[in-house]
Amino acid sequence: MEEILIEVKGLKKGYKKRKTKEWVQAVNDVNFTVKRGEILGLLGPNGAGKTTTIKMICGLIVPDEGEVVINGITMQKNRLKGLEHISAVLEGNRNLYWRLTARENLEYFAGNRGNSRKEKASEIEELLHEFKLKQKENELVSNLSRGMQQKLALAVALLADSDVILLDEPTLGLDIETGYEVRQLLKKISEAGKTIIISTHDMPVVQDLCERTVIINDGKVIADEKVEELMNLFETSAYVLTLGNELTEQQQKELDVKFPMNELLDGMKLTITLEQDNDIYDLMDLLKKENTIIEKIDRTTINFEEVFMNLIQEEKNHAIHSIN
Ligand SMILES: Nc1ncnc2c1ncn2[C@@H]1O[C@H](COP(=O)(O)OP(=O)(O)OP(=O)(O)O)[C@@H](O)[C@H]1O
Repeated sequence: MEEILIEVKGLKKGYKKRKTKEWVQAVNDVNFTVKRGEILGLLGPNGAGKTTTIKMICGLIVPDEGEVVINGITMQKNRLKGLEHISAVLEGNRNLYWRLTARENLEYFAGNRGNSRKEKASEIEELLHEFKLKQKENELVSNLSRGMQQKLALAVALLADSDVILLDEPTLGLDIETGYEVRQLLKKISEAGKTIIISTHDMPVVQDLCERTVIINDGKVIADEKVEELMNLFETSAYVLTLGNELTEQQQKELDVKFPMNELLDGMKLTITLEQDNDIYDLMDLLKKENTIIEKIDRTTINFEEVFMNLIQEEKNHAIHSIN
C-alpha cells in the first residue's frame, strides 16, 4: 500500500485585517493527504488561502484549528522534529542569506543538518553545475537575478535531503526561459522521489509536474483529483458549436446565466462546457428559439487552465445558487 506521508487535517486560520478590522477566514477547514513520492499542485485564485496553508504545513503559522502530520510527527506539537523532514521555498526566497554568496549559502546549509562541508562538497559542485550557478558562485545573493536566486533556493532545499519539499509559487516573476529551466529542474527533483507540494498559478507547471491537484477557493478545498481525471471530466463536456448566424443580445444574456462557462469567438464559434450531458438539449432549445443555425458541433480538447477556470466558475455559481 502506498504510504501517506502528509496529512492535513481540519486546518483553519483567520485574520483580522489591520486597516478595516474585517475578519478574513483565510483557510476554512482544509483537509487532504499526500502520499510518499507524490507531487501535489495546490491551486486557487489570488487570496484563496494557498500560502497560509503552506505556511501552516511547515509550521511557520499556527492554525486556529486542525493539525498537520508529517511522517507521523504532528507539526503543531513537535515542529523541530517535523522540520527534519521538510524543506520549504517560500516567496521572496526567504530561505537564503542575501549577504552570503551563492556558494556560501550552499555550504552553510549543508552544514546546518549535521553534515560536514567535506561530505557535501561534491554534491554542492554538482548542484552549482546542474543549476547553472557555477559562474555566479561567488556573487552575493543580493546581486543575483530573481531567476538565479530562485534556482539557488531550490538547490539549498535539495541539499537538505528532506523527504518533503514545499514550494510556494516557484516560477512567479521569472521570464519564460528561466521559468522553463526551473520547471525542468523541478522535474528532475521529482524524479528523485521527493514528495512535493507546489502552490502555483503557472499551468504549465501543473501539466508538466503534478499528478494530482488540490484546488482551494475561499479557504476551502473545491477539488482534490488526479490531473488526468479532471481533464477527462471536462473534456467530455466541452463542445465547440459553429454557428451560422450571430446570437441576439437576449440569447447571449441567457447563455451567460444558464451556461456561464462559455466563450464566443468571432461571434460564430461558441465554446461551451456543460455541467451535465443533458444540458446539451437546453442549449439547443436556447439557440433554436431565435432560429440560430448550428452548422457543426464538435467535442473540444481542453487545457488545464480551462479546467481550472471552469471549476472556479462552477464554485461561484453554486455559491450564488445557495445564497438565492
Ligand atoms: N498576515 C495576514 N493578515 C491579514 N490577512 C491576511 C494575512 N495573510 C493572509 N491574509 C489574507 O488571507 C487570505 C488568504 O491569503 P493567502 O496569502 O493564503 O492566499 P493565496 O491563495 O496564497 O493568494 P496569492 O495567490 O495571492 O498568494 C487573503 O484574503 C489575504 O489577504
